[in-house]
Parts: sequence; C-alpha cells; structure tokens
Amino acid sequence: MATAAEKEGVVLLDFWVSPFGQRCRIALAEKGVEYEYKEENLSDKSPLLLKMNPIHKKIPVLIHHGKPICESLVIVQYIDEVWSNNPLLPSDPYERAKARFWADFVDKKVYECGTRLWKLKGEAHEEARKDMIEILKLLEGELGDKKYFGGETFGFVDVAVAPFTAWFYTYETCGKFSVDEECPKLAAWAKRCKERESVSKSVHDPHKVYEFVGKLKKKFGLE
Ligand SMILES: N[C@@H](CCC(=O)N[C@@H](CS)C(=O)NCC(=O)O)C(=O)O
Repeated sequence: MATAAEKEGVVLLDFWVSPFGQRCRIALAEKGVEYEYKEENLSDKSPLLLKMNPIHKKIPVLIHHGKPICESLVIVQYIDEVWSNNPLLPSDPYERAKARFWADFVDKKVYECGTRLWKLKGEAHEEARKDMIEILKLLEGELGDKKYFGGETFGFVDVAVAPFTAWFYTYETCGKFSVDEECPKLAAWAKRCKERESVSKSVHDPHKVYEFVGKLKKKFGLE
C-alpha cells in the first residue's frame, strides 16, 4: 500500500543543518504534508540532486509528482499555494510584499553575515559582529510587539527566520554577544517559535549546529 508521502508525491532533498532546508520542513509541517526526506551528502551530491537542481546544485529541492522546485523561499511559497490550509503569506498584496521583503532581507543579510562571523578574524570579525547585532535589531524592529512576524499567526517571515534561531548560539558564541540582552523581543519570539511542533521537530539543537561549525572551521583550517 502507498504511504501518505507516496500518495502526496512529495520528496525533499535536504541537509540536516541547512537553515534553507529547515524552512521547507517547517512549512510542510505547518501544512501537515507527509513527505519523503532524503538527506544529501553535500561533498558527494546524488545524481538525483544534480538532475533536479542542475543550475545551483544546492539543497533544498522539493520534488512534487516528479517535478523539482528549487530555492527555499520559492519552495515555501509553492507549498503555501498548493496546500492552502493555514496560509503563510498574508492575503493583502501590500502585506504580502512586505513579508517577501523581510524574507529576502534575511537571505541577503543573516546567512552571509553569520558566515563572516565564524570564518573571519581581527577587524573583519569585529565588523561582522557589529553587522550581526544591527541585522538582528532591524529584525526585532520589524517584529515590534507582535506575537509573530505574521502578527497573531505564524507566517512566511516566521518560517524564513525560525531556522536561524538554531544558529543564534553559534553567532552569540563566535561574536561574544547575547541575543537575549541585545534583542529581548526577538529572543522571546525565538522561544515562542520553538514551542511550535513544526519548528521544534525541524530545527536542530543549537549545540549541534555549533559543533558542526567547529568541524567546518577545522575543514577550512581556521583553527
Ligand atoms: N538560496 C538558496 C540557498 C541554498 C544553499 O545555500 N544550500 C546549501 C546548503 S545550506 C548547499 O546546498 N550548498 C552546497 C553547495 O554550495 O555546493 C535557498 O534559499 O535555497
């Protein structure tokens, strides 16, 4: 008998620690979609990944009835359109544009700055530290006193940012700052997100993420 995942025809090519992959896992969980999870070895990519994402050759890739969808934010929007229960994007066009803007902000700023923070040393590291605090404060400004970025409901921007909460510990340790102290509202939001099953089952233990970054540092000869 076909499993629920086979019936839905959904496969996710992913890598456990990827914040981009975690976005897709959170969105699928929010919608209650069953899927087959396939862990990729990024140093020896599978023929399936190379076939499904020949342009970027990156995870995540969502395969739906044999057809690939690439790029995490595109995937989350696709999931939101195909499974329309528990909408993630707001219905108002202006609010929708704003949500896309902030998700794009996260893509352009957080990951890149986080990488500088654990890779660089000296002045460049100090600059990354300042940038990260500023980026998190800008995010906190957008969150304001709302429960979620999406307002009363967990939405698109929440899905885009939530995986990075597992990286906060790494950013804090490498940058010697505290998200709790610098951005208390953002820290409280991160805790609220963690209480959601969709997030807690998709996002990894921050210490494991830190350990993973330690291995990357060794691999790149940074220690
Ligand atoms: N913009 C892409 C970024 C995806 C990405 O950077 N994936 C990384 C893992 S976190 C990857 O597959 N890297 C393999 C490589 O670059 O060869 C998205 O949002 O999906």
